[in-house]
Amino acid sequence: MNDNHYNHKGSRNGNGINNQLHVSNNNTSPSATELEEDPPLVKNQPRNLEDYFFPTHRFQKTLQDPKKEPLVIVACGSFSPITYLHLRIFEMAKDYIIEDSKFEIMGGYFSPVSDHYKKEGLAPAYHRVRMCEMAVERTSTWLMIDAWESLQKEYTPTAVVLDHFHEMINIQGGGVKTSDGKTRNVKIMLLAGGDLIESFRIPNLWSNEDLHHILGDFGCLIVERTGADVWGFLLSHDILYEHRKNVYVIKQLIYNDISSTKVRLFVKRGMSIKYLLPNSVIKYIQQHQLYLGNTETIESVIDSDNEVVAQISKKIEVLNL
Ligand SMILES: Nc1ncnc2c1ncn2[C@@H]1O[C@H](COP(=O)(O)OP(=O)(O)OP(=O)(O)O)[C@@H](O)[C@H]1O
Ligand SMILES: NC(=O)c1ccc[n+]([C@@H]2O[C@H](COP(=O)(O)O)[C@@H](O)[C@H]2O)c1
Repeated sequence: MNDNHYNHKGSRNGNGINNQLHVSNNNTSPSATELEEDPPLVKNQPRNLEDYFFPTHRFQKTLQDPKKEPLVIVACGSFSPITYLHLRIFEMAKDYIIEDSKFEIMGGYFSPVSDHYKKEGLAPAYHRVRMCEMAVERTSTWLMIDAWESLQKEYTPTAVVLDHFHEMINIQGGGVKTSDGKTRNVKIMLLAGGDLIESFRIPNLWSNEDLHHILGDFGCLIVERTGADVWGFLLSHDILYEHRKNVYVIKQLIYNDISSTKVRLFVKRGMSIKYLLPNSVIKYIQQHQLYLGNTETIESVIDSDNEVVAQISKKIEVLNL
């Protein structure tokens, strides 16, 4: 386990916050075509830890409404590859937060898992990071990719990843400013799909200590997923229920169940993946010949009724349980 676990003080790996490319974020999103015409003001994440910097080019440094709590949303996952579903869950969360009116979003981050997460079908971490960067750089005003987790020398539990965001944003970054010049700490919340939350019940996959830390000290936005009974699970899981005031369940008003596993399968079978993920990512997959020789078992992917069960059993294998 990473020795910085739960440490909210001091610096980690000497990573500084890079404020050079700050672009302010507001809630009126420009149209996709407007964004696509703009040259991306983005410095890509490096491929080694020594050159790592925390991306802040779309981080809103000033809280506009002092009655609201500043919030950063973090999604952890494989993103092999990133799809429109992964991008949509952030937009669903944003709509939910605006409607709920308790928080003001200061930024959103994808944190792709490292290669030490031994899951079938993972492209190398630097490819996954780059595909995530391409997916957002011309399409979003508030989403960023943080490569820190992907660059670690060992598998990093999600609780430690959230500690890293707290460290970068609140400790090293000094939080955000209010209009009267004061500073405020930013709340960090995990954004996850219903399947990820259901994996909490797998013995030894998540430690109770980590779950209390993630749900109690940070908080969680859960996007419901077809086949996953999030409300039922929330009721039945003791730790989730204990922290239910810090757990927000987001309804999918338009069901979207694009899965990376199926995208990998389509690539392997030479089928079209157009309109499932951004063109820039499709081009990247083709250029780097990703997923062509994948050997993952595919029977479970096709059986959509058993999808959640199949994903959970895959996760047990991933962490060698
Ligand atoms: N259909 C979905 N609805 C809601 N959330 C989802 C859905 N698919 C993935 N997610 C969420 O997106 C995050 C990243 O997931 P991940 O990278 O595992 O995507 P995936 O498409 O499920 O991948 P794979 O098929 O490789 O398991 C997780 O929190 C996951 O729960
Ligand atoms: N104990 C833990 O912190 C723990 C356990 C299982 C999965 N996870 C995370 O959940 C995410 C799951 O991603 P996938 O759905 O792609 O497997 C990954 O980011 C992984 O690191 C964390």
